Amino acid sequence: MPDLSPVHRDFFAGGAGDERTLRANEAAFDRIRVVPRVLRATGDRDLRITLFGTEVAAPVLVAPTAFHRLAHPDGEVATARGTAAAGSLMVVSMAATAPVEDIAATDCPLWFQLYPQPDAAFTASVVGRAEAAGVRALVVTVDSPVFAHRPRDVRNGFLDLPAGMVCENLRDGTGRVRSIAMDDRLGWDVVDRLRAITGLPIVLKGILHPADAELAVEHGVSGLIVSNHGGRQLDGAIATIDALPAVVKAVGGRLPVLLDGGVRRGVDVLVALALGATAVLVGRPVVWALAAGGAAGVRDALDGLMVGLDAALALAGARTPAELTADLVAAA
Ligand SMILES: Cc1cc2nc3c(=O)[nH]c(=O)nc-3n(C[C@H](O)[C@H](O)[C@H](O)COP(=O)(O)O)c2cc1C
Ligand SMILES: CCCCC(=O)C(=O)O
Repeated sequence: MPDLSPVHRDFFAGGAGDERTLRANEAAFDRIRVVPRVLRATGDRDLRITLFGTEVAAPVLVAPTAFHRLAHPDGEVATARGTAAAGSLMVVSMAATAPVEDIAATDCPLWFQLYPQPDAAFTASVVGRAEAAGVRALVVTVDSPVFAHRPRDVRNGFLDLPAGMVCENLRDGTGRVRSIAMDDRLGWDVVDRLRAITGLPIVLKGILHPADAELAVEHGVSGLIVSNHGGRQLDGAIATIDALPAVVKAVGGRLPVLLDGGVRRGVDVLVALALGATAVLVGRPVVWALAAGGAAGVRDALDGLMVGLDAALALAGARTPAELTADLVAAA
């Protein structure tokens, strides 16, 4: 991978604490097997789904990840080009190193990820800017009241972006770049406050407990992402594919439930969908693809997952994501 320093590679790859949850996300997929159906004439397969009015080629989206210019000089703009070429949708991190307007200029469908800031006026200005750029949903990350201990970054002394690289969407009115604050005073009222300042669909990212899924429905959000932040926040948190069934049950079809964490192959997508997810998002695989091959790399990585999902659907006897049901999976 050209230009990816060991320190930055560790930032992308690493997790919190002893990285048990990081490992658990992938390991949990490895404990689930498919029980395929046969002779179901699956020739007319169609992977497309529609989320909040946006059609995507397949239920495989790009998770919000920080600092893409550490992986590639064109950063998030290249990621968006590759995502658009694959027919998918990108969630732009609040910690993006390119302006949301430049990312939107690629015509890639975008959602914007937000860490609500203690300064409500500043939060509103960031949301307004993203909305003006044309993002189609707001993804509010709720699993990060504090920033977790990440031993690799501490060991490497990774604290700051290199000179000339900043979180471009955190400039305030004076052009000064603010740093992202984690806020351990956030409560459910933040959803109501965001609702008051934007008409965008609000998606909560980082739900693991079914009681929180129920509260999210009561607070009128438009969707949920079952996520443990790729094992980067609470080390020891449940693997996402293990958390999914209870969340899906609590939601009871009232909202789309998405999942991220450890999705590495088409059949992982199939398993998540069979257990009730509407779509999945991928984090690190997109970063590695960006580092290795820029926009074309991102396109190829997403295409690879979609081709793998298409083959898995055929081999499991399904034609569409909607046909995937829980009877198609079993414990390994
Ligand atoms: C390098 C990196 C940076 C991330 N930055 C953010 C972020 O800025 N905001 C956020 O909500 N999640 C962030 N995440 C979490 C991802 O959105 C996602 O939950 C996770 O990467 C999914 O797991 P996976 O990497 O196993 O696919 C980040 C993850 C990684 C690996
Ligand atoms: C302040 C940047 C936060 C990025 C992030 O969420 C992560 O590295 O997981």
